Amino acid sequence: MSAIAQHADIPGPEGRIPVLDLGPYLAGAPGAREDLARHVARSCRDTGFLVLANHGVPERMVADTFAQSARFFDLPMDDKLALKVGDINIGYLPMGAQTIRTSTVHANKRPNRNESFYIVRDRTPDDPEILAGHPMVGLNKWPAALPEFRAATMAYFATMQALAHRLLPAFATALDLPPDYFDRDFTDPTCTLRLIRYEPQPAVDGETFGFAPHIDTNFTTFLAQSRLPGLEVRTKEGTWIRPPAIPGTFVVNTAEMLGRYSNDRFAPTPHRVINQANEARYAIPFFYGPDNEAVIRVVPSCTSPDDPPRYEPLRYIDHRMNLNRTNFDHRRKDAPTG
Ligand SMILES: O=C(O)CCC(=O)C(=O)O
Ligand SMILES: [Fe+2]
Repeated sequence: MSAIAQHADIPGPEGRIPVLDLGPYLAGAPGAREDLARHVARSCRDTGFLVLANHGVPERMVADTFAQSARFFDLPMDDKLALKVGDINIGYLPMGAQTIRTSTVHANKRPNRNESFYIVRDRTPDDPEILAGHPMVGLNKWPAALPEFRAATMAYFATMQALAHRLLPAFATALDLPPDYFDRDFTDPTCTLRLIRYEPQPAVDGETFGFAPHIDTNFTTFLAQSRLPGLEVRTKEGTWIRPPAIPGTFVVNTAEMLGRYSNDRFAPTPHRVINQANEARYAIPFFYGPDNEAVIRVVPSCTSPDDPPRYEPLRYIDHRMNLNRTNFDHRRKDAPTG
């Protein structure tokens, strides 16, 4: 396998974010995992972003999810507010309800200029964790006015979960670990599909963002290419670049838990969104994370007497519960101070 040649129209340093052909890996070709892992390791040590081509996700599924998302956000505000998020992020998050307070690269104070809809694993009311009142598990909220919304988004969710799982051995190999190393922490992975609509923001003032600079807090994130540009990635030198915008590919980025497992070898990269177009921009990020009960520990290949673990073991659910309070304005009354 080799990196696909860089698309001619892409701004930013040539080839900085590689475009990788997943075909041979998914087909189980000899040596393909090691080959993919080498490319993954290189870009995870650099920008933490890569672009995947030939990933096997049907184009139709991506298109349907974008289409249902647009229809959802076009619903009357009362219909959307009827599905408003509660104690956890499931359902509709109105414009202005999320303010990133966790960034180390930007002292942000303003709310993100987007509205969102969160979808999680589709459980039934008799699910054992629902019955047990698990604090971070809940039922999806579905828009009654859109009969195809649930099937389309859940088909996409299942396909993306399978793809994220298929890539675990490539990330393990990239960290010099046995290919099945991460499997035990992803038996019941914590996944979220977030539909996002960004309002147009033709004037850039350096303070207002569709999505302020942040890192993702899960393990890996999969972004189907949005039709409009807007996503920017911060390089180690502090410049902002755009990932190759090749239709039909996925932008994948590493997130905080992969950073912790790898003792910062694959540290998560700040990114932001500014929608300078004159129309709404849509994104459908799929967030893949470990089991709630997984304890994230620095992996053996990423620590040595000279490089001790920088992180204590962390139960993923504890991390999620803490975050759930920090960036969402309606829950901050209970937020820890300091
Ligand atoms: O809209 C995008 O392209 C990226 C969204 C994002 O970074 C996020 O939801 O964490
Ligand atoms: Fe993000």
